[in-house]
Amino acid sequence: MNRYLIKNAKIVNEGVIFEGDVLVENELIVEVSENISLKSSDCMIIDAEGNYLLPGVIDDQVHFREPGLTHKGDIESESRAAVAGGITSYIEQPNTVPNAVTQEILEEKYKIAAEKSFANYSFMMGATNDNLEEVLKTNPKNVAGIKIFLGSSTGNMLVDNEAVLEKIFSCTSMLIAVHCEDETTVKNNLEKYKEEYGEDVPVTAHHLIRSEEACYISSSKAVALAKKTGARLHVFHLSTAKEMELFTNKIPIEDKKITAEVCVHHLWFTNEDYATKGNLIKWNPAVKTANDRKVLWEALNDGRIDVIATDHAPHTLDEKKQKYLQAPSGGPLVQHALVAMFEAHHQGKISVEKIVEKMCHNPAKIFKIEKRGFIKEGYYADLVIINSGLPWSVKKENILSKCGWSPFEGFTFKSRITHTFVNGKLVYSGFKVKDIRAGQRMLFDR
Ligand SMILES: O=C1C[C@@H](C(=O)O)NC(=O)N1
Repeated sequence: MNRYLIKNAKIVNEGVIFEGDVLVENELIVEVSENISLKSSDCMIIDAEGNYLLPGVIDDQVHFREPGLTHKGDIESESRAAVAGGITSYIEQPNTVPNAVTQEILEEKYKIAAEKSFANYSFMMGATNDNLEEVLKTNPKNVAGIKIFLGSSTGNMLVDNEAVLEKIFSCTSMLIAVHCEDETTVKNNLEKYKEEYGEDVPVTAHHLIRSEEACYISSSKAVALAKKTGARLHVFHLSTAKEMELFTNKIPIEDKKITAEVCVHHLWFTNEDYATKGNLIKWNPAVKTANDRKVLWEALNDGRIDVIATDHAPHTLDEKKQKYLQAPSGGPLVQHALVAMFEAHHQGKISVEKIVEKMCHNPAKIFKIEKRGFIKEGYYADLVIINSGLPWSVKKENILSKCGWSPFEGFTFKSRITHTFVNGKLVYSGFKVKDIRAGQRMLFDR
């Protein structure tokens, strides 16, 4: 029998931290208590004294590039990096090639993940201007939700037909996740910069092209449409202070019909970092000003923002080294997101309990994921042990994403993940990912 006893951990769950033990049998957590006594002949004992034990992170927005863009990353390589980073479940986005806009393509992605994924997985059904019928065929038990690009990004998926948009919002009971940037505003801004700079627009203009206004116009439109139609809306990767007006902390998350996500890069970088990092921190939406970042932290802590995700979106270094206008947006983050948030904890920006709420509990609640996201008896044993006093530096040789670079390269994190369990299997220990593809298709309680 697969049996692990994790002892003396600082267990972080549902707003409290308590010292105790967790017993894992096969794929489940079977006991959580102050003291569990078992002989080492009966189980593998891991002494986690002084270390935190968290539920595995559920990352609700990743781009793992398979099929079609596997020179940037693939389900195997990126899910391997994810488990090294404490992410045990992920929701992958539809801008692969072909775009995941039919039931058949979705099932193809599920098949690949079943064979190759180190972490648990689900996918989003992509909406376009002309696949409404396919979208409406989607079984809510089958996918995480419907993804709509209201602004185009990698892959140029876009729904800009207002009538189609309203139909999707009115006709599906599934969660709709949106990428919000107003196309017209972005295009107009870009034209202005091109008039001035020609083909040499500098990356320092990225947040002025993909501007606050572009974000606000688009996200306020999505929120208004959700209010009008009663749709269940989740707004991805919010990046501006102004957008925070659109969200509330007056409703418990279980009752919210409109929820909000922020990504690690928008909490970490600002436009001032373009000078040193260049296109490596070119994301859509763009990282904005120091004030935007400050207000995002406030909204995260006061409950207007519900989830921290990565928007992990690898591109090769050669692609990123092109001029600003050609370089694609996105970067790899799954391996470093959790330790980056622990770094923010060390800086006094967030408590460990809140990290767990935003990275583990809330994604499980929002997507109604069955038996994951908590350390509870009867739940899947997706678990992470993290030592908050074990510094390590991000270097080329310890980056696991296929693209081989990280926006954190050279940074020394104070915290280090020592163990990751996926469905009761110890997939990461001794700072190595074992060749155990323990990921399962996530199920939904809907
Ligand atoms: O929404 C997205 C998509 C992503 C990608 O490259 O797939 N890159 C981004 O910067 N934002």
